Amino acid sequence: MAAFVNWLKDRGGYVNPKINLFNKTGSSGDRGVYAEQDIAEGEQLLLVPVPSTLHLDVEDITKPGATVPATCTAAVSQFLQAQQPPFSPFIATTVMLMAESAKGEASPFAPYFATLPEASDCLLNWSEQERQLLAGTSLESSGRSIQDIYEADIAPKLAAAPQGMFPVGSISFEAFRRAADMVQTRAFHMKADNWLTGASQEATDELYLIPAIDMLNHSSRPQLRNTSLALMRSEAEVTLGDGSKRRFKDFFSMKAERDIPAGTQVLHTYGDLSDAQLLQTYGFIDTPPALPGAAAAAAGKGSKAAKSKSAAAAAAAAAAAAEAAGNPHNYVVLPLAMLLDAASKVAAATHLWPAKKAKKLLAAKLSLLASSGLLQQQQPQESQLLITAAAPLPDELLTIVQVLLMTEGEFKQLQQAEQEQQQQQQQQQQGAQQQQQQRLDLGRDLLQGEFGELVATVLLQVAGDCLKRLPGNAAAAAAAMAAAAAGSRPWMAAAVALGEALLLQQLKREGLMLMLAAQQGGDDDDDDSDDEDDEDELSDDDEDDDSGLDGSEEEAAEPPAKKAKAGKQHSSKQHHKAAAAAAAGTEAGKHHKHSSHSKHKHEHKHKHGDKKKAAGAAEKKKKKDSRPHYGAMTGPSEEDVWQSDDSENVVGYSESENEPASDAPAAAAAAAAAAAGKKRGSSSSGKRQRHPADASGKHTYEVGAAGAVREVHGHMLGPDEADLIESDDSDKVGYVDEEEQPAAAAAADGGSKAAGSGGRGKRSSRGGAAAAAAGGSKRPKKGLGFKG
Ligand SMILES: C[S@@+](CC[C@H](N)C(=O)[O-])C[C@H]1O[C@@H](n2cnc3c(N)ncnc32)[C@H](O)[C@@H]1O
Repeated sequence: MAAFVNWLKDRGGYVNPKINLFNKTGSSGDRGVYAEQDIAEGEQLLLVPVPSTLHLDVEDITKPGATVPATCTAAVSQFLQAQQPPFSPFIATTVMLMAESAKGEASPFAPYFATLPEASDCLLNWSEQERQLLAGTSLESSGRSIQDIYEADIAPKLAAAPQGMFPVGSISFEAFRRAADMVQTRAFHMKADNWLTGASQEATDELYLIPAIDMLNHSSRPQLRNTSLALMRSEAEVTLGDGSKRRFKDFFSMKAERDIPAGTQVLHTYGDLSDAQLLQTYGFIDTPPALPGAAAAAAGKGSKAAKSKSAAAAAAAAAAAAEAAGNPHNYVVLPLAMLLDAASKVAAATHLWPAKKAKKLLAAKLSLLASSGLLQQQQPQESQLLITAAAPLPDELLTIVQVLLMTEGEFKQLQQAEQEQQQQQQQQQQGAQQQQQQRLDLGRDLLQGEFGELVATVLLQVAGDCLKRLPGNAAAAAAAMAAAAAGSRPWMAAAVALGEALLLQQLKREGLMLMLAAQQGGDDDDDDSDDEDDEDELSDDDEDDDSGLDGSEEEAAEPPAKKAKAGKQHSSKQHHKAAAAAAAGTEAGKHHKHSSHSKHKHEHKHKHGDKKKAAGAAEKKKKKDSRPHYGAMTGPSEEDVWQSDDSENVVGYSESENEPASDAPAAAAAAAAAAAGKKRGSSSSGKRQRHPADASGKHTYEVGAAGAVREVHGHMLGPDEADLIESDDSDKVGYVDEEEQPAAAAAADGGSKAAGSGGRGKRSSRGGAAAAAAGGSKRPKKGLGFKG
């Protein structure tokens, strides 16, 4: 410890003497940083000069002739630059670390390497047998093992490395895996941005291994986190823990974000990550779902406390209940294919349209859903939807199911309305700098009577199908968790399965509630003759539509079931009526509208209104809680990191998007950024989060003394087979896309780095990057992460 701290000091760093970086007295017995004396809010905890980090600039490894980065020898740099296609930053950093650490005491980083643990529990280190424990969860393995990848793709390249880059005998799978493990569990991701314009460069994540700061553990609980982190590029005077002042330049700065009493763990956040993401990337879970009995007890206590009207008791009970519910960032990936399967079964069973029309109608629906922002643009059928605790039945999912179940006539009306809407929008937005895609949002007004029942049936079917993928139901997962030693790999695997099972049960409950509401709402249908009229309107529509569906098909589209069953016809008609009205923009259809990230989004006259409000409140809270964090890199699919730039296509997530933290430092950062005339990069884009992992990765961090804003990201970085290995080519992975370079590329502030950042273009997609956004066409059905 002392040798390491001295090393850092000698290199111009600072470690507040009130903290112990290597405390082992944490409840888990693992290492953690602890306060040994009281620390005041705002106090400087750590300062690490950038040259003391292990870091590769993306350009340095992709552009032949680029200057050799300070922490990369010429041999390593040239080797990396010679790779075609280039290595991904993950692999490049791993190779650099492998080469540097192999030098042993000869490396200037030797004191840092001495602080690194031997191994973590992240999935890179799980055996095939252990991986089986995750079958059916989002972490199910479906790819090559890390060893296969290494042997086939990495080892041959390392064997061709220039002499002297690796000491003799230092190249092995074990050495590679250990380096990859360290990069996976400890590296920080930063989004490089254009320092002049503030525009975020989506293509340019950079990885940093930051000595000392990488000793901090993560907490999923905002109330336990007590630090903030910033990268300061400009020179700044810093007040140290003892009140003295020193000037620093180009450094990472960690401060106490609140008072930290002696004996408290100093914690940061790696991002708003699900259990699966935490396990995959870091090898731990810190808010496991409580076993069902405990959850019920907590809920019971909560209601009693609420009745007792004691604010403190109620707050404590609410906290206990929240804890029992587990990680609020958990999510389940729902492949659209499963939804299509369930919808087509329901449609066939109820004869919603003749079988011969099914294919064409479906294609038209998928196309509309894609153009309306609900599915990915390319290969919409490969979209994946997210079910989260905050939104177990997201509006987007509900709209998709409704569209899928519309009869041909209904759909045509909608299609027409959509086209008009989009045209209008285009006209309005012409010349506007940033076009906002409007999402179709059908709300819940149509979900009464038979149509509501059909929608509910599809949701129940899908939830059931997803649950069947898990090794057992929630009870089985809970039993497996109870039987395993807390913190062990079987325990963590069971916790992930339980968390996902609980979410699916929530979806199921939503389906049941929808069913009940539909059955109640279906009875108060109104005037038959009106319905008849509307029905007529729908069936005789349109001579010249471009729906892709011809007129004869429309006639045949009249659901035979409706014709046959006069009694049931009622509610279906009501649905037709509302759809038609909405499509035509009439009064009756005014709740059947578009979502445009606007305040009017949730305008539902509906029994679920309160529930939705509650979900909205939860979402707001989530936003508030998601403070700037420094995530050591994380993650499931490397695609998430490099490719999924089309965040619009994520379904089932909120538009909470990248808000600066509500806390004072971030607000100050925002103000300073504004004062410096700089935008907050992608944080201001107004895009939706594409993925909970991304939620973690989109926090703006800091403002340098001169207002240089950069973002620090904690990204999922989960080698997805080929992606783990290499980055294909620049236009797929998103390194440099010369054509798309912003004009103001050669930014000045921050010196060469700023210019470098500014020079990078926006990434383009890999075989459907849009797909990746919605969960990813590349991402296997259930797999989110390293597939080895
Ligand atoms: C960036 S390092 C943090 C420092 C680490 N504890 C050490 O001793 O080197 C990340 C690793 O710390 C551990 N870790 C971080 N937060 C944790 C938590 N809340 N619970 C358990 N382990 C945690 C995991 O092993 C993870 O892979």
